[in-house]
Amino acid sequence: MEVPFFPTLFSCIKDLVVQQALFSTLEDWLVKHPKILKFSWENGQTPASSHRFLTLTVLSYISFTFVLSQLSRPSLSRPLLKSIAALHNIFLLTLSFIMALGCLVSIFSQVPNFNTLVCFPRGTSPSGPLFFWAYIFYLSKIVEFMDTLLIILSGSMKRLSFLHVYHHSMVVVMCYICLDSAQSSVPMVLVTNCVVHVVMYTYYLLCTLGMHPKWKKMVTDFQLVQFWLSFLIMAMLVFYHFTASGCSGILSWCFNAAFIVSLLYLFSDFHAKSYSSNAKVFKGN
Ligand SMILES: CC(C)(COP(=O)(O)OP(=O)(O)OC[C@H]1O[C@@H](n2cnc3c(N)ncnc32)[C@H](O)[C@@H]1OP(=O)(O)O)[C@@H](O)C(=O)NCCC(=O)NCCSC(=O)CC(=O)O
Repeated sequence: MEVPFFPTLFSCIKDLVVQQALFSTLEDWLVKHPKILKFSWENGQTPASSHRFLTLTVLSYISFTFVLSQLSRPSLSRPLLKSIAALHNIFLLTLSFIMALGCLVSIFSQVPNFNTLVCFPRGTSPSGPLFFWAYIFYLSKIVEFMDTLLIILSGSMKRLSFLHVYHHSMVVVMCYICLDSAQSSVPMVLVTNCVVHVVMYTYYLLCTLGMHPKWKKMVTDFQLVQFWLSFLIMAMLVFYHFTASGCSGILSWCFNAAFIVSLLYLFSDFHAKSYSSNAKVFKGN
């Protein structure tokens, strides 16, 4: 049984994309490179793949964040802090772009149809190009811890919110679980999040350069759309799971679904507090 519309749309886009001359060049670089093609996530063998690594990383992040936020901060000069932030933002926006492109090219090169994209067959192993990009995505979430350090060093402690620390710590856990269970929704969630992060890190970069873009609200709107889209993808996964012969990683689906719902709640709250007319009146006073 199929969800109408999406499979046809996927085939049309795929047919169009693979005909482009640029596609085979990108495929050679981002899919067929031996390191990418032969990638395999092996728990405890692949760097950063053990449960112990995950636990220590997340606990260290939370502890350091708590301790550093309580200590008197080292006084970094503002230009130095801005330079570090600019480099960090350029790095993450470039990496997010490459990950989105790598994963999209892998989808069109390796995934035969929409059903498989949303629902990997049961027993799929986390190997090959799609999981290579999921692995880089997981590592990039650890690099994103630097956002927290930048907030602490800048001394704007009100930005060190529950939303920020919760998001940064749990997203690493989510990526780990997705890799370890070869979760079906990985490619689409990855592409969506990387596209949003290209926009978000461009916003942060412009802030660092002293331009505070007027489109901040659009970035938050875009993030909210992303969570609704992720929710739709998760719903399709369940649909295919129960109407076909089952999807890979269905157990870890519960964790992802709960995490996405919590982010929807927290970001809607952030949106209401930052952009509602009451918030504007409050800021204006
Ligand atoms: C528009 C947002 C992206 C960011 O909202 P904020 O209120 O944090 O933004 P802001 O306008 O205060 O940010 C501008 C300030 O950030 C500084 N800044 C620059 N680079 C930064 C970086 N990489 N991380 C954190 N802060 C940074 C700038 O120098 C500037 O400081 P100055 O003003 O001093 O010049 C929003 O939608 C949002 O996500 N809010 C939640 C808070 C959060 O932590 N979000 C990021 C991770 S969540 C995420 O990533 C979700 C997802 O997956 O999509």
